[in-house]
Amino acid sequence: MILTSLSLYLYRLPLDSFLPVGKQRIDHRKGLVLQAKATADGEVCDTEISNAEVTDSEVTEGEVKESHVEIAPLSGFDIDQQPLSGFSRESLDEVQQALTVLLPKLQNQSIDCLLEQAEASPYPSIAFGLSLLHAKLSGKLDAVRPLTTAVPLIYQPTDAPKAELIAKIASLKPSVRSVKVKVAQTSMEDELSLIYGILSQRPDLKLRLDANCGFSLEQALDFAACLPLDSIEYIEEPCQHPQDNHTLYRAIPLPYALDESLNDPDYQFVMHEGLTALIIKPMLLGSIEKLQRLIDEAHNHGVRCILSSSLESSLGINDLAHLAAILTPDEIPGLDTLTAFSQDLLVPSGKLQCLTLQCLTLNQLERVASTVQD
Ligand SMILES: O=C(O)CCC(=O)c1ccccc1C(=O)O
Ligand SMILES: [Mg+2]
Repeated sequence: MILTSLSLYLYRLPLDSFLPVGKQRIDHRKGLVLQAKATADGEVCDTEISNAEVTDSEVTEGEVKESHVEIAPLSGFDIDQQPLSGFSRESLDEVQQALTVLLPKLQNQSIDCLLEQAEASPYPSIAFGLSLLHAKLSGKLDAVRPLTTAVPLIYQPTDAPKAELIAKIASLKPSVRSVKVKVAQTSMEDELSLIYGILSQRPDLKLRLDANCGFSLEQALDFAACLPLDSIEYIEEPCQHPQDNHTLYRAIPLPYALDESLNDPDYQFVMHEGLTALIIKPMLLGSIEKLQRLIDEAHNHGVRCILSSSLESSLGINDLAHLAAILTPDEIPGLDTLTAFSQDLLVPSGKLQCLTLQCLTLNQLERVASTVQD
């Protein structure tokens, strides 16, 4: 297949309530939508075609396949104008500039160039986006049906009363098996009472706790000692210093998962006692091929892999749900982050408004048009 058109759009979506990014909070999300059109043989393209080989049989001659992907590094500023730290290292501006240079070079090339450029990019968000675009244009995501079950995300936004959290638990469908609860955010007393409160309402639930590296070893030991261990699936990143996770596990057999640790560009999988899961956020890690290698390595050591949201819009979350069905078919991904979004983007998820490309700012080959919503 040959790429006949590539366009880049900028979105900015206000959030109805704050979303947690570790200990920080955001009130809007910004990112890019990359739109690509490809044909089986490039015949409908009005410029000269390079001699790239056409190997794909999914699209018949002359037919145009159009796909969209979200590229949204998790960087920028929180509600207090502090830079988000610990997630994407690249800024949205850097990504936008790199793509503005790259996209004209991909014009009239085989879609396989997307994979080469994905591997070559220093930015994980671009690597993921280009490899996802390749997968979508090749029809690989069409073949799967994602799970409809979710792992609801429970957190105490600074502005929401406890009664709202209790109502959220009460409204969970009986089919929900696990919930994810943010900890190391407020006081240990409050968080333990939230955990026991959830379990008193729904004793059958398993909890995935997430401390976002928020505890010192001493705090983690104190907290873990008070937990109902039989009801805890794992705790994500319990300790400020990841090397303390092993000490914690030896003292109290609470399985743990790694999340932020994987964002280190030098992260290499190493098996440790107590390590039970990797939380895989594709937008922060890179190409699908890289994700697949990490998942294979973890699975070889009996470690679970849970695909998770980097707070993408409905477009990105829908693709992650499909990708999870392919890469981690036995796990329920952590994608319950759309509730706070005021609008959907290209893919409806049930919101009143679903933005189309026409609502966004176009940035194509230095050309800027249209107006931005907000
Ligand atoms: O993992 C999930 O279930 C939802 C996603 C999530 O919690 C998250 C999203 C963006 C940044 C950090 C985190 C986190 O795991 O703390
Ligand atoms: Mg986490």
